[in-house]
Amino acid sequence: MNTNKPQQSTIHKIREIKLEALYIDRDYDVLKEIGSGDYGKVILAVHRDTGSEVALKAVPKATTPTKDFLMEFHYSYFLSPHKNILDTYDVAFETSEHYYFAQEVAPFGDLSQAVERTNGVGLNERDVKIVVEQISSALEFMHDKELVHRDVRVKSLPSCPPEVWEAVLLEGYNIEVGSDVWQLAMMVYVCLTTRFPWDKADITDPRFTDFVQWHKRKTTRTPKEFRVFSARLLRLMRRLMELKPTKRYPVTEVNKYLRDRWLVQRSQRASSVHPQGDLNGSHVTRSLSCSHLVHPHHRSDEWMASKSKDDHSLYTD
Ligand SMILES: Nc1ncnc2c1ncn2[C@@H]1O[C@H](COP(=O)(O)OP(=O)(O)OP(=O)(O)O)[C@@H](O)[C@H]1O
Repeated sequence: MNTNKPQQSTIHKIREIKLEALYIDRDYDVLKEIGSGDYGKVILAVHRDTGSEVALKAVPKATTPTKDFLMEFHYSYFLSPHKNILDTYDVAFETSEHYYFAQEVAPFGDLSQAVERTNGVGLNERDVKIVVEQISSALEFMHDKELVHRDVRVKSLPSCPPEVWEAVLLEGYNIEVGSDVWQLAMMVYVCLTTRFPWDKADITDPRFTDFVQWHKRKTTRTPKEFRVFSARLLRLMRRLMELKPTKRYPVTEVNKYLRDRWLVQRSQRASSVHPQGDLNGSHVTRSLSCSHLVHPHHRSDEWMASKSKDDHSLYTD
């Protein structure tokens, strides 16, 4: 039975909600700010009536159109049933300055903090595989619903795929699933090494050019930055980091490699995903935030431009 169609039409129908006006201090005990992003901040708070601890996502009204806030809330809420995506509760309101919605608290923070705790060593391979499996499953769930995350990253560093850097030059870019796939590969890279392989995925960056030469099989020399990886992980990287976004494998490709060794040398790394020691799946499981998901038919921000970039690709097969 094909249940896809009704579900998809429901998920893309943004709910129209009349936001309740609140004085936040009346209903919540605000504990502390636990994060901030480009668009707003995240507050740890306890709902007085229920005693529940929540993460309140706050965006300033002055810079956020109501429809953008409602769209983010809507998609976060409708993606919540996936076990690897943080629950967004059916709670949204406004104060005089901000729009808010409430989300489950991720108690151990985000992946970048886990990577930072390794002090430059990198996460242990087993943990990276658990995280990657969880994230690829969540991304598959989104991609099936014609949604792209667009911001799968460990740090706010340049994990963008080459078509984005080209787009900056040519001012045209079509957000695609392939962008998430590239970023997933970069996430694996950063988790294992704590750094990026290049400054910019662009032909002006010699380290990226080395990668392109290797990827196009113009040289058999593995790029220096990738030599710590096993042949199997290199094969996976090749597939996820196809230069043409449309040729990239689906995110689920990672599942075929989870039983392989990823690092050339056996990892001596301690688990850092879970600060108390070994990884406890359930905590990381629910750490994918959906704050940057974008429906291809709702392209509203400046990062997205009107026309497809594929036609202008600098890369040939
Ligand atoms: N539900 C949550 N539980 C615990 N911490 C959270 C939660 N949501 C977000 N955070 C923390 O707040 C930070 C900012 O989150 P937010 O979703 O606003 O933006 P972002 O996607 O990380 O960044 P940006 O908006 O700049 O791209 C996160 O990096 C994380 O550390």
